[in-house]
Amino acid sequence: MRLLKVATCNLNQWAMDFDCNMKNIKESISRAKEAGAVIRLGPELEITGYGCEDHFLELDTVNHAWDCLKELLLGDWTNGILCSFGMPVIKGSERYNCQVLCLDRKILMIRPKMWLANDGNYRELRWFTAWKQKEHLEDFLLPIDISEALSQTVVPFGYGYIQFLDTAVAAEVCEELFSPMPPHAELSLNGVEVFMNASGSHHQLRKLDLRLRAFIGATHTRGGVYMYSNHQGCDGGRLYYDGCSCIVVNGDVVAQGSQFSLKDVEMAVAQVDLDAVCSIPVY
Ligand SMILES: NC(=O)CC[C@H](N)C(=O)O
Repeated sequence: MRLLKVATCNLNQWAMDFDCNMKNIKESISRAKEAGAVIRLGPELEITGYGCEDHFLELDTVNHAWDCLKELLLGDWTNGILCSFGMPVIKGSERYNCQVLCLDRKILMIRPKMWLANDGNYRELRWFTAWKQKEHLEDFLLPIDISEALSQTVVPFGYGYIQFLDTAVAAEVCEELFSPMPPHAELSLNGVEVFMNASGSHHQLRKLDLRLRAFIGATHTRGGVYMYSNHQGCDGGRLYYDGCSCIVVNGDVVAQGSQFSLKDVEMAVAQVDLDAVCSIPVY
């Protein structure tokens, strides 16, 4: 049996409140570690808060996010646990909405969002560029102070997955799951068994049902562990994010956080058997 313990969370982040957001992020990592998890997933743009709106256009917002990431990487937070942190990253002259995957005080890869949310209440195209170069990973040169502090200069940037000795893990950023060509389909054919979806999804009547159907659909035929993390509560804007972070294995929901809690940090943890993923019967 290949047993893996994974942790995801609902975080009550606030736009531009870096101190509060860091406190919640650290608490979620501590609790994931206490539970024995080796993967910790947080929500989309968790370091800055999801609803920073035009503050995303200010360089300072992105620089502060790097300072926070540096603090997390210089401490022992990422020791022995793969962490996905949500933050904006500027590459060239474009700003991307990213999941930054870190382990053992190093950045393993930066995964920019490929399908941005731009309908209903979402206006991500105003602040971010969608990553379209699917064919290859590019080198991303870390900002000088980060690179000096971490003794790491270059990070793979783009669409891909991380191959560990016993399994492969990939990010799928929120809206991508609901796109006409969700990356998880192709990734699972490449052997990815664990998907980490960092999300910023506000409450809307019956939307939870749509989400659950998407997680179940993503894993019930090919097999897979689908981790979903969401914000919970308000964040300074006009939306209420309704949590419900969860873990789905081969089409079954095995852990789920609450929808309307007032807690700042809520964890959903599960021990999963990866052998059950690769041996799912083909119908
Ligand atoms: N942040 C997003 O990508 C939002 C995606 C999707 N529309 C949702 O509400 O869940």
